[in-house]
Amino acid sequence: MADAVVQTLNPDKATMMDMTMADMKARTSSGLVHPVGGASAAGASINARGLTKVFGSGENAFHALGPIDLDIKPGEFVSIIGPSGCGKSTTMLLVTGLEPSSAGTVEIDGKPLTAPISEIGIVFQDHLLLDFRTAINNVMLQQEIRGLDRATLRERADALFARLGLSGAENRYPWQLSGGMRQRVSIARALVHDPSMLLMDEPFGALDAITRTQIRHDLEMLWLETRKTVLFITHSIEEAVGLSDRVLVMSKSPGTIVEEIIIDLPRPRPAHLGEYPEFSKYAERIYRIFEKLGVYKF
Ligand SMILES: Nc1ncnc2c1ncn2[C@@H]1O[C@H](COP(=O)(O)OP(=O)(O)OP(=O)(O)O)[C@@H](O)[C@H]1O
Repeated sequence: MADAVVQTLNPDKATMMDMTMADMKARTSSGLVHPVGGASAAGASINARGLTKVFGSGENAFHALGPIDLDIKPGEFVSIIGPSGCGKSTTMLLVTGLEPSSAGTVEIDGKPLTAPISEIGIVFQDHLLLDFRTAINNVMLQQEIRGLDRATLRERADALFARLGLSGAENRYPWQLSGGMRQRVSIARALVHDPSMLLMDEPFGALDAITRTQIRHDLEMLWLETRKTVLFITHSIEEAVGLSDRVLVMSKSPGTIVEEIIIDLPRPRPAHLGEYPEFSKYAERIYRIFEKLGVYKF
């Protein structure tokens, strides 16, 4: 029943939620005001070699991505930034096994990826919440789909709502929430089942600048607490530098990784990243790469 509901939402993207996973691990209080982690699942490692995607075949073949190599450590926050159409979303689909690669290999926690992985949470630019379910029931969809313990998931959902500033909004419908609140609900839905990886595809792309800055900070704080492995796709240099341990810069289509930038800035990072002189240096470096690649023509 729940599966059918999700499938009507968006056949491609809903498939990513439509997965089963092992029971959540027992957890204890982390001692934080609104603990969401406890003894939660650790972040997974992601290793890819020669990952390539060609859509179609013969005369209609379109080389969309790669080859690329990726080495993401457990608990690392890595962003991929690149021009529109270079293959960022495709990369995300390939490393989760939701889209088969044309060549190359992916290992999650050292194990070859042979089928879509279930221990993930995904947040898209479009919140993909079901309009006829309340905020809390959108999050609890994970419990229904995955057949997890209801009381445990509800406890986790409540903790996530508190951490994400959503307390009091549990029984509101998506259309009664602001855009920022809807994305916060999407983040809660992506984390409530305690996945080892959080994949975010332009999650704040449709939000205003003020909301983006706040939600960036809230995500960073949540990540510092839970240490999930995060693969974050963005067009925003500020967001990539503001959130990441490492930024991978992609070329124009077919995308390859042309540069890796380690972001050595203290955390948590401030609202105004310009406080750090190093921020401008990182940002300038990315602008220069895009200029060199012909992405920007000023
Ligand atoms: N199912 C598909 N069939 C054919 N081509 C596809 C398919 N999915 C994506 N593509 C093409 O592959 C290329 C990479 O797409 P992808 O969505 O990964 O890019 P992106 O970098 O995420 O773009 P954007 O930043 O605009 O979201 C694009 O040219 C796109 O049109």
